[in-house]
Amino acid sequence: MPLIELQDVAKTFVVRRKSGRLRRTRSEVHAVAGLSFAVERGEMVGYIGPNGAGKSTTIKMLTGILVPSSGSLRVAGIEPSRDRIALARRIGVVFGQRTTLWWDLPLRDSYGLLRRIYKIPDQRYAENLERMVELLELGDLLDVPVRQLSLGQRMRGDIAAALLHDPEVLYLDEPTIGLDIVSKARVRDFLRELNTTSGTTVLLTTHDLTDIEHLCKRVMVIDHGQLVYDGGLEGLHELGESERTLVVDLAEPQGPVSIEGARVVKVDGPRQWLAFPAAQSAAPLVAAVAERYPLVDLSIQEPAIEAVIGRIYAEGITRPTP
Ligand SMILES: Nc1ncnc2c1ncn2[C@@H]1O[C@H](COP(=O)(O)OP(=O)(O)OP(=O)(O)O)[C@@H](O)[C@H]1O
Repeated sequence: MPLIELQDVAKTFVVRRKSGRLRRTRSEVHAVAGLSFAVERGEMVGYIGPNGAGKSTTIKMLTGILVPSSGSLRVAGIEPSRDRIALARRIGVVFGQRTTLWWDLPLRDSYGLLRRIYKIPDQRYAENLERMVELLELGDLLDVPVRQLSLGQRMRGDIAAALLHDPEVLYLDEPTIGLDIVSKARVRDFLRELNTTSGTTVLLTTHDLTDIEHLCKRVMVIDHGQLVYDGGLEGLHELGESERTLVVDLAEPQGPVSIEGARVVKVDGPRQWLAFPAAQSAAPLVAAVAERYPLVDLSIQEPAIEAVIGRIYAEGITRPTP
């Protein structure tokens, strides 16, 4: 049985706005509209989409904060909105934009409170805390009040807090937002380690696609409340019709070369950039250039995932998901 399962889930908000002195108009926002997917135990899945796509609404339904308007939804066999307390013991949540820790308390005291809230047995608590302190390098920070922590330190503190009770599922909402490169790498390394060694299932929402590239084999893209893609990152390149670039250095500067299956997008002295479909092999192009032109050197640039996703968002490309 999948650990997370949604079937035809919808969430509609009713919005009432003033339109005149006494009149109010009523409109509906279909934040999530017929969403179905399943996540198996141990998977680490990226959940992405443009602003307002319905990501937070999905996560809120998965934690039981919001009740779906229709459809069925189960996490670890529990219907979230019916049994939030039982579910809370099985899931961990990290919101990058706000902390779940007590602002004026040192981390150690916040953890002590969580231990009581979740009724974590002594030995398990001690073991988990030790592991978190080691992996997230929290040793020197345990006695510092949360408000004095840097953003990266606070995020590590929040991640530890979400995991002290050994949840089976971890929802991460923008866990690397605002972090510097080193802190981002630290958080990503930890998540990878957690997923491999503890088998924790992770659903990761982020606008930083590098997070997804580093961590997730599977990515789900949501737009206008519907799933527009569910699969590997490679498939996204196909869907976004992305291009790779063959960069050739010729012996001398010359006008744009003419090669079938590629188009010259830039010329700079003897260097030329040839774009071709990402799914196509570069070998025939290289052979064709070498045969007809004095080729000195070459390299291939992979498409930036940002560009691919940007195109998918902008053009609203939809394809039925398998
Ligand atoms: N409580 C609410 N009342 C009315 N509309 C809402 C409410 N919460 C969300 N919405 C609307 O539902 C849609 C989906 O919002 P949601 O916050 O789920 O998007 P998101 O994908 O998380 O966006 P972002 O990347 O900006 O966080 C938006 O149009 C939003 O304005």
